[in-house]
Amino acid sequence: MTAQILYEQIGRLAARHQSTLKILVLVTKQSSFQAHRFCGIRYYSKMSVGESTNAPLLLRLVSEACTTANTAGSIVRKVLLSGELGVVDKGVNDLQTKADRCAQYYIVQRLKRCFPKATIIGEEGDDVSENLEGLLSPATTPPEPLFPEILNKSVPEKLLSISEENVVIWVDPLDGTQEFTKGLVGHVTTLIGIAVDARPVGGVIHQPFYEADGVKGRTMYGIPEVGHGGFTVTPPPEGKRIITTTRSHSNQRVEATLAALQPDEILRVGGAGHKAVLLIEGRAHAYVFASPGCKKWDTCAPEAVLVSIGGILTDMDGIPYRYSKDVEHVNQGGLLATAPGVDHSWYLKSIPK
Ligand SMILES: Nc1ncnc2c1ncn2[C@@H]1O[C@H](COP(=O)(O)O)[C@@H](O)[C@H]1OP(=O)(O)O
Ligand SMILES: [Mg+2]
Repeated sequence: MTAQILYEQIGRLAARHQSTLKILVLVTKQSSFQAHRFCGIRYYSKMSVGESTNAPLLLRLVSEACTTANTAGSIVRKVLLSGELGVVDKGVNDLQTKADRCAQYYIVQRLKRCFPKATIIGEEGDDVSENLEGLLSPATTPPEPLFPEILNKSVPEKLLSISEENVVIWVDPLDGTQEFTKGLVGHVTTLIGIAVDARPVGGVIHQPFYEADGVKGRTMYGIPEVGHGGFTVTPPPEGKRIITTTRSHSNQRVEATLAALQPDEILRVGGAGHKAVLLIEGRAHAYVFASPGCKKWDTCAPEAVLVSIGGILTDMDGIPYRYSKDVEHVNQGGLLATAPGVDHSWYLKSIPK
């Protein structure tokens, strides 16, 4: 019996016995599956990659983060479709919706189950607890990893000895919330950044509203010194300077800095994840935001993905951010990120002090 048939049988069995709360663990020669209650609803999954393979921890973390972000994206889409956004203002110009809360709850619960000793820090705090009834289904929680090839990558010696206790996972369940509430859904991303010894070692950027060939959502990952996937790197155009920056959090200093850099074009879009995607796809040379505002969960995943393809992300003085569990959440020094092949130091030199 193949793993897929087994999986389908578990689904049918559990659907017929809605009232029973049983844990079924079926072990085949190839895979282990479990049907269990998760966040109050029944769902089925391959036992977490944390348990089921001998691949290095770094690869298991990134693999699980990809699959988790992909499902979180389907939650974000379903909340939007429901029409009930449940918007809450957390501060000045800082919104939270039901989609942020539900996606964070799903991501944190799932990653905690897979990597119980890791520290997980989510934008929406530790108290988020949501009923995910109706937001998850076997179709949105497929049992196989999204990118099976990740688990077979080779990892440099120094990244083989990572222990789970030293891992900090930074979660932004819905980056670009302002834009989400205004219907600019293309600016939205789900970000999962993985840090060890205060530096990003893996990152996942998921775009819930990207659609190609009938498939909803796009997941991109990057593992510095190991590889990347889910996208094709495109260099930005030569002989031009295109800068991307905030759409909804600008101020005088942000504008003065942009003016000093004399760009040919400024792309004002929402979300740190979305702006990182513009760099990855060669649509902008640099992401410049000369102000505090972005937090560690906004930049950890983008930095890992950018570095994995030769890009750079620092504060406005060229100092890399640190992502240890006790670090201040706000990126006080602003944000300067450059696409692969772009001279980061030129921007540092040209930015007025
Ligand atoms: N002043 C601010 N207050 C709250 N969040 C901010 C602020 N500036 C930036 N951010 C966060 O950084 C991301 C990138 O900024 P921007 O879109 O302005 O370029 C935003 O999507 C937002 O994340 P989030 O949407 O997850 O709250
Ligand atoms: Mg954010």
